[in-house]
Amino acid sequence: MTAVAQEAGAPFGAAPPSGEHAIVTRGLTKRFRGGQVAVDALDLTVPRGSVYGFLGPNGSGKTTTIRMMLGLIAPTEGEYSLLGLPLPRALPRVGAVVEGPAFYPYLSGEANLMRFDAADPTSVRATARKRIADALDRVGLSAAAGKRYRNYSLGMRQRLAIAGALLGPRELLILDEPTNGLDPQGTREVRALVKDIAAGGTTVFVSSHLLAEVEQMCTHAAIMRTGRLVAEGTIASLNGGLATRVRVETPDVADAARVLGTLGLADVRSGGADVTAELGGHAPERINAALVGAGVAVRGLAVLRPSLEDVFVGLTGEGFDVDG
Ligand SMILES: Nc1ncnc2c1ncn2[C@@H]1O[C@H](COP(=O)(O)OP(=O)(O)OP(=O)(O)O)[C@@H](O)[C@H]1O
Repeated sequence: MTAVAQEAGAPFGAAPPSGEHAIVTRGLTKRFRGGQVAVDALDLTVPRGSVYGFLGPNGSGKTTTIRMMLGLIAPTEGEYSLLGLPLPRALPRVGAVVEGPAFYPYLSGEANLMRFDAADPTSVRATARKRIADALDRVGLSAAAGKRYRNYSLGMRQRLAIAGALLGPRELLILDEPTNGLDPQGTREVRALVKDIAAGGTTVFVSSHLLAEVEQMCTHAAIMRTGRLVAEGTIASLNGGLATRVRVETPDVADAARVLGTLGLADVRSGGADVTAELGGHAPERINAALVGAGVAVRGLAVLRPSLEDVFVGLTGEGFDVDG
């Protein structure tokens, strides 16, 4: 875990005017020595109150973006604001977990948070115990507060890291791949915690390379590819750009296609053992009744809702390769 600190000499983001946005970046760019452009003219707009999924395959620039937002590395170009403020003023209201947590295995969760809090020059000593108890409660670790860190499960370790980011009142929480490396149980715990924190009014900006995770957990998403923004919006609007389709599995492909056409479904496509078409406003049960009524042997009928993966493939013409 990296404490949020201003890198010496890093330029503070200018602040594009924004009270209603938790994060705004404009033209944010990072070119590393050697010329590699890790983040390329990124324009993000993160509404307050959202759970905003920052989605992209490995190496697409997510961590670099987050590190710039937190002042851990300096942008090459561009500007940004957090909570409508330039960086140093915003930081006390922002919690973050970037990189793996560095906790002492032989200390309890509570003792680790005491040390962590003591390392923050802005924190108020007199309130430390109460703030730590509150943070442990918020992440569901009150009962395990006195247990040694090395005996924590993976999910508990990540929840402790998040508690470390919640030691003061936060309006924005930034999490870099918080479920990475977790087992299924830990993943469920962290996803539930993110939703819970967001329900309390904190905006959560969370990076992930998992499409399904972002679809389940987030209200909004940005999709990155090789340092560039491919799409941004609410999950519904991103998915809404693509049509929901119906697929009929049948040996009577030609007849099924004819019936779908007669019903007025658009973009009817026949395969070897199925027919698909845009569902439009049609009710699947009526489509089924019409097919059966016309003597088509229906082996299966499915409604195919577009996923973020379909959005990514549609926009880039490539598969979403998490190793890429
Ligand atoms: N300090 C650095 N010097 C040079 N190149 C870097 C540096 N840090 C990152 N990169 C490169 O920038 C690109 C983006 O990396 P970044 O870590 O931001 O991606 P990511 O989307 O967070 O992926 P991952 O989840 O794998 O960390 C990669 O090609 C990476 O190799």
